[in-house]
Amino acid sequence: MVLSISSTCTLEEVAACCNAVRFFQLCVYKRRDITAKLVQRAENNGYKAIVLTGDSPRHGGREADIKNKIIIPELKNVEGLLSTKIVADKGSNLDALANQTRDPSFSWEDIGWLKSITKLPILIKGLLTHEDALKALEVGAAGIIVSNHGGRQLDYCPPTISVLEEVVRAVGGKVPVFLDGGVRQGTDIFKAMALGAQAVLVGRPVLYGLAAKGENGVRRVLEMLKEELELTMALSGCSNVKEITRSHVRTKHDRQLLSLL
Ligand SMILES: Cc1cc2nc3c(=O)[nH]c(=O)nc-3n(C[C@H](O)[C@H](O)[C@H](O)COP(=O)(O)O)c2cc1C
Repeated sequence: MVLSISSTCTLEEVAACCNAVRFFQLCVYKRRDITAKLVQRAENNGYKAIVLTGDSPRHGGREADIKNKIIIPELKNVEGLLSTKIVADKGSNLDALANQTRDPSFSWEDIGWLKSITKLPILIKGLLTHEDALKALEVGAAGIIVSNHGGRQLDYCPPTISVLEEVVRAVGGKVPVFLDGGVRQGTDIFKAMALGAQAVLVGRPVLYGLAAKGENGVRRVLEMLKEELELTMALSGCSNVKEITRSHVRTKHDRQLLSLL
């Protein structure tokens, strides 16, 4: 699992009750000392990788949040480190907080700094192009998460499944490529794996499960995805995930090529 920096429990609390493989998602604050402290705490508490969110130099224009005057719960991980009591003049407290605290200037060159403060592998989340994938390799990313932030940052970003193969080809197997965004059924996982993703991540499905039936709802969502993936594999002639290949799916591009034959 990937724990968000904005989680409502501290990373220590989650580590104490969850022995699954855990990664820690990081947005870089203007206060580098606080960012460094969080990375250190993740490392000390057995998190296995840092997932650096690369698509949020600024907070997206979330109109519903502005209209509803969203006020976010306390950010437990930065309690006592960073004041989250920010007055929002345009309605969204989340927007104001993100834009006031996060470092919008953080760029490719700064990944060297992040690497200098941790031994953990760094995965970069939020890439959608082969150019950025090559840059990520250049700066030493240990993995790439093809993501458009669940469509929450910028309208008209492409669906992640449509750009996955471009990234996979650019990476050429040098590091694992993961995908998130719109994974709702086992068939979505199967398609992503056929196009070269090592694994997928889910955001909203577990939140929906949580809202509907609490902890059991989350468990059920994960079980359903697993059952549906197994069924899709069985019906596609795959007895293990290694047998899911590129030839199991046909993209729009494939169809265009076939029509030329
Ligand atoms: C309520 C909510 C909060 C999120 N917060 C973060 C965050 O703090 N950092 C981050 O990198 N992504 C965040 N995301 C995006 C997810 O990590 C993920 O990229 C996205 O939800 C995947 O799409 P899906 O919801 O269709 O599965 C958030 C998504 C949701 C729905």
